[in-house]
Amino acid sequence: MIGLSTVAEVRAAEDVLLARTREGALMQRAATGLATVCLRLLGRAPGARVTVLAGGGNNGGDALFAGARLAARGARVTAVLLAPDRAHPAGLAALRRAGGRVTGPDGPDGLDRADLVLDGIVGIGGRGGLRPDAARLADRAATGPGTTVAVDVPSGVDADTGAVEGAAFAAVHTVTFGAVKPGLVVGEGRGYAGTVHLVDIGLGPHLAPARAHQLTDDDVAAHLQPPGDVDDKYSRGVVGIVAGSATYPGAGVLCTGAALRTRPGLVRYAGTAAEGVRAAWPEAIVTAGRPGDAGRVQAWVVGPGTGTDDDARSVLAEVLATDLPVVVDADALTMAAREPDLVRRRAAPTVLTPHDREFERFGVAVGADRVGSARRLAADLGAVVLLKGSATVVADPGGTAFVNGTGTPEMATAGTGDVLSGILGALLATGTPAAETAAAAAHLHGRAGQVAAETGPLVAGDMVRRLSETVGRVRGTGLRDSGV
Ligand SMILES: NC(=O)C1=CN([C@@H]2O[C@H](COP(=O)(O)OP(=O)(O)OC[C@H]3O[C@@H](n4cnc5c(N)ncnc54)[C@H](OP(=O)(O)O)[C@@H]3O)[C@@H](O)[C@H]2O)[C@@H](O)CC1
Ligand SMILES: [K+]
Repeated sequence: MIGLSTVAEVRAAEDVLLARTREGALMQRAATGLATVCLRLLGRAPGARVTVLAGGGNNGGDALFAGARLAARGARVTAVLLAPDRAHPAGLAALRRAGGRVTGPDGPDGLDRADLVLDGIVGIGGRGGLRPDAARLADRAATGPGTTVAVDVPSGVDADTGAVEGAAFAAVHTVTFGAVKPGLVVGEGRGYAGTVHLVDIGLGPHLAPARAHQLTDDDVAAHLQPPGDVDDKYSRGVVGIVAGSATYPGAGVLCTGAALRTRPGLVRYAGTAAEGVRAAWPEAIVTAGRPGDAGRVQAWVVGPGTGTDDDARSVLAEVLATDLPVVVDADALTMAAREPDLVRRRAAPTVLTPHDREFERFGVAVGADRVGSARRLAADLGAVVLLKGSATVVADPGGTAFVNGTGTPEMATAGTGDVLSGILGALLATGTPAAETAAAAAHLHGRAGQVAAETGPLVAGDMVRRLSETVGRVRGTGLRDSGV
């Protein structure tokens, strides 16, 4: 599990470490790690053109020291000082000693010929959108030829939330120090950070336990263990699915198929899409009756494509009245938003899976702080909230959160949400803790999308078809962890 640490947590750990190390030692560790990544990206330093954008704080100091190291290896380095009178004195002296050139914000910055651009404009000390000089340079870097590398955080991105107010530096790589900050992997910030490289500067032992995490393939593999010798089809948890309708059976077919392919123990289906589901999945136990007619299950999924009429409402109420974990998705979210007490009064785990518009039905817009918003709704309803997005966020009522790192934009197509709820129900039926299980489901879902998109555009059914293979590949960690 990768811990995501807030600026306050990083600052607190830094304070302890700074008091125990010689002055400037941490910045040297940061700059060494940064220069190492840059050298790897450049391939060879001699003759390479590097532009360093340096603000007036320690972030600029990191960038200047790294620029000095690259210049010492033969790179042609130009440092552009955004606040010339406040540039980090030791960093600037090191750069000059190594033969680097120095200019102001309006000087010859070399951005139109650079091989690599280092963004040391502002790091975790940044406030608000970039100022005009910084915004102009960030824009030129984005359209220029150089590989863009952000130092610690892409300037203009809120390190805690990923919010971007106005302009920000669009990085292809971000080299971050001590801990991954949430803003690099969630919200708009994710798109500006690119590939995240974590440099260890010794903060680890001093960091408070993270309250937000990103799962890796190894973490998710633990949720996907193959059955043991003593398991039978009932012993690993049975999931019940209420999805789709007689007129639109598709959601029921996709959701049931995803559950079967995730954990082919036993999947029961109850609802009006029974005929279509039975035809598509003879492996499922299907009834056209109510949830109570389906037989024993250990978790329910309710809502995809069920509609919101009185019958659907009464089925939702029946499922929520059980003492079993329930995934509330799609149409069931619309109904639950009208009657949130149906969720609040539950003792067993409930997982709500809204996208932004469904989230808003609960009374507040998601806004730029996606983790904060998911945490607040989770606390309000006493439920796990899985907020879908390009980086899906999961939050539990106690404030523990997960940010998903898998997936592909190709997944923005009809029916992929039904696949997620089927995966989630199948995993929840095993009885593992709801929030981490929801995060594992989002991770596997994203991997299934990546696998299905390997050969071209995908439809949701492709994800179901490739799901068994995806489970196998995640178990074997045959896929690379994305992002960090
Ligand atoms: N502590 C340590 O030992 C270590 C710290 N480390 C590094 O230090 C970084 C934190 O450094 P920091 O605290 O000096 O703040 P920093 O991010 O440079 O920002 C302040 C500067 O930005 C400016 N500025 C602000 N907002 C702006 C905007 N919107 N648009 C434009 N400019 C803006 C602000 O200007 P001012 O408001 O003062 O006019 C000031 O000049 C951290 O991210 C990591 O890289 C590592 O070396 C590890 C060891
Ligand atoms: K930066």
